[in-house]
Amino acid sequence: MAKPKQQRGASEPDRAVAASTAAIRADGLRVTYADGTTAVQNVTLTVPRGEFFGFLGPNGAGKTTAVKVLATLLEPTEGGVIVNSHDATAAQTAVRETIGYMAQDVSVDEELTARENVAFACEAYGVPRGRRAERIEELLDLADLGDVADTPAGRFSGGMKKRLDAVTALVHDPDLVFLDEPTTGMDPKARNRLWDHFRRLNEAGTTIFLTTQYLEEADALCDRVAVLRDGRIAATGSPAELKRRVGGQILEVDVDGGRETAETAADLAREGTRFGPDATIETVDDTVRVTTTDAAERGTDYLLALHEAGIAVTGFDVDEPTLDDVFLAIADGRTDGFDVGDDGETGPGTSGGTR
Ligand SMILES: Nc1ncnc2c1ncn2[C@@H]1O[C@H](COP(=O)(O)OP(=O)(O)OP(=O)(O)O)[C@@H](O)[C@H]1O
Repeated sequence: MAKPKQQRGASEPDRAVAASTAAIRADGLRVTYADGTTAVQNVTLTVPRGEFFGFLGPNGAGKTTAVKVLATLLEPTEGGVIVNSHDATAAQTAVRETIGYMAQDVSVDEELTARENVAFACEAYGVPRGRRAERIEELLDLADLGDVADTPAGRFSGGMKKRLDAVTALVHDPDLVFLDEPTTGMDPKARNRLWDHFRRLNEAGTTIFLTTQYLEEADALCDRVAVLRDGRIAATGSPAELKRRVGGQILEVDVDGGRETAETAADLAREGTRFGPDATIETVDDTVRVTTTDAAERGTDYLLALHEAGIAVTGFDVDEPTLDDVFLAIADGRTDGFDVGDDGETGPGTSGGTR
């Protein structure tokens, strides 16, 4: 059965509940390495239990550093982290019992079969002997590796090794799993299978904290994302919210009659309040391009107006912005509309209003 998902647009009492059941609460994290490099600064975030959360950012943005702190593998220079109600610095063992961690580099033993790899992880994580056999079969099934359970992992494709690696992080049935760039370097088919695998995990109730540099991946999987830039959270929200904030829809209308007719059609688009004061209207060859928040809704009237003016429309299309556009906006420093609270907080209870 699908787990209940975190509700969007939560009311204040809902937010209080979400905060008390948070899987992760990080407050004012800073990490400065011994050589003086500050990799993470002022990172404050809340991830409710059950959420599929994405941590996006280009190479070197600080994703791995932050995730290591959240997974108790690195102590922050400043700030605190509560994971599954335990303090990540004072109660590392208690935190580790409730989390799984899949590092960027695959850590399966190639000499061992898939089944032996999972069995080894069961021993390492202290899964009770009586439970092991059943757990191993469950996880091999989840990874879609049941048929090759007795094949040495060294003979697997990269995608199969990643799936095996992912389930070895799950032997102790953790509530929360950290996946650090799990699909880097994979072909689309292998990546899609791994995505299915992560979706199944999340639907079974596991909170997932995924770092990725693939916008498409975050878009396909995540309930909510935070975008990291130079160690700081630059934007946060659901992929749909971030795309909406970056600048609306793009309506493209192709007209018959070349550039001159397109200019006349563009003038018609600029008339009165047809597309509102914030619309950008331009022509490219015989195409009129209108960018505004509700271009699709207002476009119908515009097509009628063109028809009445005797301009023949040969085609039209409405494009939504992509997470790529969000990334570009952030890279350009255009983050005003992204609603990150003053303290950098990201989470369902944020006063910055990410929902
Ligand atoms: N052990 C270290 N000592 C000094 N600097 C480090 C160390 N590890 C990482 N850094 C630096 O910290 C910054 C953030 O690195 P980090 O690996 O956290 O980023 P990332 O977003 O995970 O990048 P990638 O996508 O390439 O894995 C980079 O400038 C990196 O060079």
